[in-house]
Amino acid sequence: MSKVLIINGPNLNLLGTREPHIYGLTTLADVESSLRTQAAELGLELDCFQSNHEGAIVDRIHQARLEGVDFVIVNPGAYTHTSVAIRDAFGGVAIPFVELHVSNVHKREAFRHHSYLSDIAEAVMAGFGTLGYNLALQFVASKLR
Ligand SMILES: O=C1C[C@@](O)(C(=O)O)C[C@@H](O)[C@@H]1O
Repeated sequence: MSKVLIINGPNLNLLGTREPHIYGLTTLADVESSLRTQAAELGLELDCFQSNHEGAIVDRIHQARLEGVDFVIVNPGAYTHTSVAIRDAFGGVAIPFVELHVSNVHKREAFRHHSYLSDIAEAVMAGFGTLGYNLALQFVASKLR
């Protein structure tokens, strides 16, 4: 069974209450529960991880290689725009990943337009709301088939 890991970075634990006009009303627990149901239907093993700490995210990416994770879907939050360490972690483990943003970062502030991950990601999603997680999992399933 193929293994998929969902990683959510800083402040994504606040989904549902955080700036709902930008991020919507769906909580992270709702997102993860819907992804678990979808993964079961797709025959995928799924693990979900959230952290507000850059080093913890780097450690989780390293652990993913030891676990034989086949694909990662990552919303790095603000670390998207700052973290060479998370970029290097993905380069180091060579696990393919989708970069995902709930909001359309390209129609927001200029500092959100640059990503340290996009040029090494398999795919990038932005602006699909929390539905993006389900669309990304569908994409990953098609890649792993
Ligand atoms: O925390 C986040 C969330 C985000 O990654 C998104 O999901 O739209 C966009 C980032 O710019 C922001 O810092």
